Amino acid sequence: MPPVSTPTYPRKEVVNLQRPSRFSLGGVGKGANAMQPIQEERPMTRSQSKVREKYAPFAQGAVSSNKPSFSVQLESTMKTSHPSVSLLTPRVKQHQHSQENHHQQLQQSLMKSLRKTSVLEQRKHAEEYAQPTPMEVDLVTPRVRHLSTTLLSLAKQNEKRVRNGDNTEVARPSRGLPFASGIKTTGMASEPMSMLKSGLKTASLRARQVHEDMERGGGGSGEEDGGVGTRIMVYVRLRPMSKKEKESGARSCVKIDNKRDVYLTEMALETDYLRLKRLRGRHFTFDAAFPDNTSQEEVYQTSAANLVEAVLEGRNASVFCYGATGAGKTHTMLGTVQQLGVMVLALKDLFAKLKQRSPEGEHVVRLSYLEVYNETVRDLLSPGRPLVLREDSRQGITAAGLTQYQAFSADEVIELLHKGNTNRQTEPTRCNETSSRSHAILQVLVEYSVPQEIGKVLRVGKLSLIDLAGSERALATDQRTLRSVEGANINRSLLALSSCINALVEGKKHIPFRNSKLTQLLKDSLGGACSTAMIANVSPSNSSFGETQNTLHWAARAKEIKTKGNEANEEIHLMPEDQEEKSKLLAQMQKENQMLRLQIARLERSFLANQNNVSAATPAAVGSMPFTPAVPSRRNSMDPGAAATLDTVVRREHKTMAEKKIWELQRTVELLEMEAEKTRRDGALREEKMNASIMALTAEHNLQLKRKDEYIRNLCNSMNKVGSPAVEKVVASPIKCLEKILSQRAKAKDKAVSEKADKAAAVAAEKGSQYNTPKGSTHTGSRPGSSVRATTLAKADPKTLGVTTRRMKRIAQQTPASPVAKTSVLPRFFSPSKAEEQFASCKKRTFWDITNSPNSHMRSPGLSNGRTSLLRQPGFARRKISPEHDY
Ligand SMILES: Nc1ncnc2c1ncn2[C@@H]1O[C@H](COP(=O)(O)OP(=O)(O)OP(=O)(O)O)[C@@H](O)[C@H]1O
Repeated sequence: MPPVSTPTYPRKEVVNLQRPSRFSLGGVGKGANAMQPIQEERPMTRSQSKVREKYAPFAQGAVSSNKPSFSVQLESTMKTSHPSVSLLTPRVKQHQHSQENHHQQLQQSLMKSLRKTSVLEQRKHAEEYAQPTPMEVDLVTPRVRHLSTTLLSLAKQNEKRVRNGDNTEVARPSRGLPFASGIKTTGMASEPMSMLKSGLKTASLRARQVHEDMERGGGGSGEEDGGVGTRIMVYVRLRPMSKKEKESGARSCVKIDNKRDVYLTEMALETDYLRLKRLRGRHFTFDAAFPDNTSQEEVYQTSAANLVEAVLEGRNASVFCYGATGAGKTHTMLGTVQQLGVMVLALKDLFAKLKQRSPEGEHVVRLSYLEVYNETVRDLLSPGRPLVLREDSRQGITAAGLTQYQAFSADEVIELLHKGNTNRQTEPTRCNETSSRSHAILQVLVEYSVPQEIGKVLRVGKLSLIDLAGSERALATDQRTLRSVEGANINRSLLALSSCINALVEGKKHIPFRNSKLTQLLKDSLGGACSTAMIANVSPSNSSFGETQNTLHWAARAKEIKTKGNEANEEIHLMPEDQEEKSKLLAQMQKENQMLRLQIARLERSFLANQNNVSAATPAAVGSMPFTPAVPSRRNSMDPGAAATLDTVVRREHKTMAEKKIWELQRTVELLEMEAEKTRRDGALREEKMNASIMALTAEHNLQLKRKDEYIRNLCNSMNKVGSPAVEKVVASPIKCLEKILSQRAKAKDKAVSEKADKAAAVAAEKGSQYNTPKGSTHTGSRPGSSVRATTLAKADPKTLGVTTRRMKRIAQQTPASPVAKTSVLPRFFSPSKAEEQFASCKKRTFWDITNSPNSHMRSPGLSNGRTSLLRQPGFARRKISPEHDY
């Protein structure tokens, strides 16, 4: 087996006018075009040299096949197209062997000749040059090809104009931005740009096709290109045996051979080759395998350095570590202060290379760091609420609200990384003292411009560095704790990752990326336009045999995953050639600017007119909103082409507005849902609390009822024994109340009576009449008996109270047999209000009623002094009185 050498990348120039999405995970520049010829100043890869060998005869002009070489084709075409081209032919020949000059000459001659040729000739030229031969792919710069394709589209347009009777022609004054001279510019300000774009698109499609053809033919595959290709590069790293493992008598079960073969044996010895041979079934081959003594630097250089290079070329790249818990993933990705990991080394390298490529500092590096913990996405640089993942066609998967920090140096990045790691969920488990309980993803977005001869090239690349949490057995960690919940979530997400790997390898149509947050975030790294490296970490210990086998199995599977062509995200800002052209271009640009301003103003007016409709529309309604053309009066006066362009622009703007509105509405709905969920949760919590307090109160109430019952029972029992001190005590208190009330009322009544009597006396004195007491005489004021009775009641307290007490005792003696009386009668008996009520009902019968009643003979001998006894009142007097009673 040949040793693995660090692969090299061809430098590729690609034109892409569509700015890539900046914040997606590896999903930058979907659909970006690519022309990937191989430049000569760089060392060729094996695939390139194969192509070169294949087409060498053509390159040298030797006629080994019927097809002429590209240069011969070009020359002959030029000769036939215009006589002036022949003057250039010697120059082309002269620089035939110097590739760089050759390309320049080709381009210049092509431009000059096309400038002077007729429309039909232009078309002929362009058509010829837009058909690249395999040789062209190798030798012609993308600029020549893109210009030829652009010219083809220009020629087609001119032809159309001529057919339509329009005599204006598309001129091509410089090698820079093509523009239309003499074309009516009303409403056509964006035409040059759109023409250029359409040209580039065609070129891009063609280039992509050629690139794919090359790949199919075996040249330029990811494997041979050193990782910036179409399949995931998989590396395996074996960690040293830990002290704990050594102490427990564990033995190594992994053997690495040839720096890429991994043998898994249950009890392998270093020298046990026979056994190794027998266990060929457990032999895996990877892009590289690192034995336990491999340094961090070596791991980085082999696995990730190429990807940093790719990012600087404007591509997307990602590196992720995979393996069981404690296998060394975090050590590989983060490392320690003495042994910096891949993340840190990559960032250092990135800044160093960026400084070389963009010495003027025209670069921006943005950084974000997130984790997936228990199926929630969190921002590690500014922790807060969980983030929501969103997917759109332009940006791919994004975490809404993720903070992006701009970093200016590697040290700053390392500081941010450190800050993020302090916020990361790390807990000790039985397997690992510093076990990561979450998947962490560091995204670095690089944007920089490089001055080149044709203008400035803006490149945007993205690097995702992922440290996955390790899969683990429930028994290996802690059971029935938070750790086990975390472990279950980690395993679930890794299982989802395995299903995605399976589906990708089997080429299924549906890949279940949505099964977990992790796979959603890794979508572009696994199946998108991204160069990806996977580092599978394994433990050497035979106690982890199962986990190691599992890891190696999935790593071997991942090797088969094909990713989409990862094209560079580049934008070329072309520069004019000389002063005259510059001023022309400037004038043109200013004109264009003015037109665009007018257009914007018009569009703004039309948007304002439609705004009400848009804002009132629901998402569904917005989607189906009818298109209202903007300012029809102006459009009517326009050239039909310009009107169409304007219509397209307005339509696009409408669509964008509608999409924005839909997005906003979706966000509002999401927020409302979240709010509703929160309220629901709060409500449930409150209800729970209320239920708990109700239960407590009910228990308390029941307890009190029990006590009360007990008390009543006791009291009723004790009341059976009349005269006991307890009964006396219970009886005394309501009586005291009664006594108080009675005395107060009597006082009040006496006062009123005496006042009335005084008044009557005064009146009588005045009249000089006599007051007669006999029957039929006139009474003034109240009845004299009432005041006497009240006074008697108040004064004869001891006696009255004695009677009441005795009566109560008697009632109590009669009641205890009844179960009702046992529990609830007592309070009613002794209620002062009841006694008062009784008293009130007594009052209803007057003194005269009593004395004139049929029972009036039952006058107590003790009350012969004219005072009325209470016994005369109903309820008392009607009872038959036995002689032993003292009343
Ligand atoms: N290549 C290595 N050289 C020296 N020590 C290593 C190496 N790889 C791992 N270790 C040590 O092994 C232990 C476990 O490693 P690490 O924390 O990186 O595992 P992990 O795979 O990230 O685990 P988890 O998934 O639980 O986070 C650490 O103490 C680490 O220092």
